Amino acid sequence: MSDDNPEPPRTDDVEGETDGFSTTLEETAIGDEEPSQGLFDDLLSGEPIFENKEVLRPSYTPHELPHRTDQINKMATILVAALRGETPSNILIYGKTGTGKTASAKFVSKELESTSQKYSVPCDVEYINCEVTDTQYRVLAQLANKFIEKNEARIDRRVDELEDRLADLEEYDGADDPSDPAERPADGTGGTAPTDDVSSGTGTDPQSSSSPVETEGSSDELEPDADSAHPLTSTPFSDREEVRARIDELEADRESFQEVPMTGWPTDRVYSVFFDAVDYDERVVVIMLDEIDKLVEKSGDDTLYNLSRMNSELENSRVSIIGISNDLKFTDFLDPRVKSSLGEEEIVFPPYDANQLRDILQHRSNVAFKADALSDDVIPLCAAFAAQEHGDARRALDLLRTAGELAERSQAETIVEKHVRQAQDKIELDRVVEVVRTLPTQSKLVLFAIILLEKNGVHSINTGEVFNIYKRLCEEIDADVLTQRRVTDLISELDMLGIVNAVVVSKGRYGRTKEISLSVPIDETEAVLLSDSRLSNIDDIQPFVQARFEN
Ligand SMILES: Nc1ncnc2c1ncn2[C@@H]1O[C@H](COP(=O)(O)OP(=O)(O)OP(=O)(O)O)[C@@H](O)[C@H]1O
Repeated sequence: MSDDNPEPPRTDDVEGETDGFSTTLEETAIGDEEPSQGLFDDLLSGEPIFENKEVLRPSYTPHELPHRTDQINKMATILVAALRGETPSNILIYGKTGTGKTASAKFVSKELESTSQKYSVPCDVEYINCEVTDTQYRVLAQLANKFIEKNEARIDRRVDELEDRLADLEEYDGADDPSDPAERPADGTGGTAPTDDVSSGTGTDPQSSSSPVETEGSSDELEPDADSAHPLTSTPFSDREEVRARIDELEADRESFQEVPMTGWPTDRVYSVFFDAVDYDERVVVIMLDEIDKLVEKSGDDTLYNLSRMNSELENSRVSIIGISNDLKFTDFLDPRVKSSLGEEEIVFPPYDANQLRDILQHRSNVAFKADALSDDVIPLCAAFAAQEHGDARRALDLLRTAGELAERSQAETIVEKHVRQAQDKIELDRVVEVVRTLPTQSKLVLFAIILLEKNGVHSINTGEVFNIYKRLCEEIDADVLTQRRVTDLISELDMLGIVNAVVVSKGRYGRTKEISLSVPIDETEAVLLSDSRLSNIDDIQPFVQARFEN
């Protein structure tokens, strides 16, 4: 990029087309004669390391999932039933965070939906993240509205097809003698079921075939058999009046759908709208409930109970559930009936080891980075760090992306080991900052007391010392003072979060005490605490701590 003579913005191609716009551009070009000061030029001049950074982000769904073939095949073996018009067993998927559960389940459902379209087998997959949608009302409302939307789209498609058929009839009648409906070739298809308007009688008997069933839904099923055939051949309609009546019926159905508001209705009404929306059409519905444990934790197992007993009441459709969880114990809280129905099939996603993580990173890095942007030790190191955690692919990918960003920021040409180590520290610090920022005020005060003690050179801090400083901090900001016992509990919680390290040491005949030390970087943690408006009111901390030591 040349930095001496930047080209002015081109105005000629917009001139005369949009007056206001071209004036603005011209004014900018003429009035803003100062050339840019190169703020971005330096940054742009560095050879970019990334080819496509997006593929390293959590939102990206990979097309390939190395080391998950067994799990993916098992899911597919269970779900193939949907393509045969049967109800697949419910599936529970377990595994620790970052083991590819969501990515694999989404991959399989995408394949399922596209295969169902290929063979014109109606099958819908709906994904819900129960961390976000965490009550029965919200889950049912979201599902109801999704299915209403799908039903509306299907109705629109069918109405269009029927109207095309009416137009064909017009043309046919114009060209030939008006056909006597009675003379229309009989094809034996029925004419009463609500979805029969697109049954084509293609000759496939769903029951007799183990290949995908042929049912309604695809637009070409309304195509006449041959150019010369009567447009109503192979349809359940005898004449245009019947076609018109069916269009009216479909439009009335469309009108009758009522979207569920996000709050305010009794739950049984929401359930009944959801039920009707699912049962409107013949199809297999797969409902994927990610983080299903969060739903059970927040609002019990009613939703799962209702979803799992639906099949006995549905007339046209069938529902199957895929639950995804990283908490192996959540089924202990389920009603035994729900537990056995939900866990018909269980698939476990084990943590990745360092070699597997290496493969995963290698696959992604081929697309994410420019050639030669990575030194040889980068991927093994990212994999090793993430394997130490608990075999978390998300962490491994985050490390690689962050290392790349740090290298890019320092205008390095390649990512080297140093960048990975810096990335590891940065991610850890970001985690600490987030945990500390979201602590309750009382825990923040306890942590602040520990920081003040450490900053004043006190090592092997004991609970009594923390409690004394904590009390003074509470007085300073007018907060309630908890008992020493509660403060001891809060210290244990900070220990569990990895913010402090509290070990019980025996003092011989003086009994046992806790020795507390900080496990996180002191300055950054203090800065996060002081960014809390309540704690930032504590002025002039040093003398006040000194005073405590002098007492
Ligand atoms: N085998 C794999 N190949 C490629 N990428 C993978 C693989 N496994 C996981 N990933 C990637 O790792 C990240 C985390 O995966 P995913 O969200 O599927 O994990 P999860 O098991 O559902 O975790 P959580 O329980 O925290 O939701 C995603 O970016 C995903 O694309």
